[in-house]
Amino acid sequence: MSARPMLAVEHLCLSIGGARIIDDVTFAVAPGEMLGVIGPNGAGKTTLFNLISGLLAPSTGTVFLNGRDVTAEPIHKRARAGLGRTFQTSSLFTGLTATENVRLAAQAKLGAATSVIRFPRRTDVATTIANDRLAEVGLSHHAKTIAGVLSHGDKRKLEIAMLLATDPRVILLDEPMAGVASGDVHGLTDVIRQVHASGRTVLLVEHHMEVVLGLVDRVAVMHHGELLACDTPTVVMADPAVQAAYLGAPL
Ligand SMILES: Nc1ncnc2c1ncn2[C@@H]1O[C@H](COP(=O)(O)OP(=O)(O)OP(=O)(O)O)[C@@H](O)[C@H]1O
Repeated sequence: MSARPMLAVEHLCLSIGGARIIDDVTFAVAPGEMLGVIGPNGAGKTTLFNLISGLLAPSTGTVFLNGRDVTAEPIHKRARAGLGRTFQTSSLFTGLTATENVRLAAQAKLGAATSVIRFPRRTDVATTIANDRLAEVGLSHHAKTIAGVLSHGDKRKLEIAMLLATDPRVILLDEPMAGVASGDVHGLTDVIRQVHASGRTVLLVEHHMEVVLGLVDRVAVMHHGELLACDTPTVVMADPAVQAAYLGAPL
């Protein structure tokens, strides 16, 4: 990797009650790269995201963001430094409109009072950001729709719009296709592709193998807390150890 990595983890370990949940994981992600993170259930993918985002502290090892050691920094400091993530479970305000949800995220980033009570002027910076981000994920037509009634696919797009409103440089997407109807997978995949194409660095945990392999530059394969492989989809798919991790099933 020639350029300085945008994100790197070195010898990351997490032990809980004697169990090694994350076991000496090292990899780096280049600026603008999209890295898929795959692995069987319980492999440690979400835990890895929790360590990178600061939700969990590693037992040992280091997390670097754009060359800076952020291992000891809390979530909000890493977020301020440009790290953003979505979760497997929805983080929307289901009683608010799509615009209001994204405005709150934008306001949080801008440091403004997070109030949706006041009526925003058209020139309101947060509203402008909200409109732009909704357009970016293809949800402008749902701007005034209450988030709770959106389809799962559109809820995921809205979560991504909220994330983009905080202007992250590195984005961790944790199973964005979870619960999304098969008819919505294609549209959501396009949104993620667009987010990446705009130059952002993306880490994608996803079980939907077709989606991962069709999107990412490289794939990291987790198994029992270890990093089994980290390479291009073609190389990883041909790796016997990866095949074995999936119980011999073709990927
Ligand atoms: N706080 C915790 N205490 C004990 N064990 C935990 C804790 N958090 C995670 N684990 C265990 O660590 C392992 C990895 O969990 P993790 O959720 O990171 O896996 P995953 O690869 O994201 O799985 P999935 O694909 O099912 O979401 C699992 O065996 C899980 O039970």
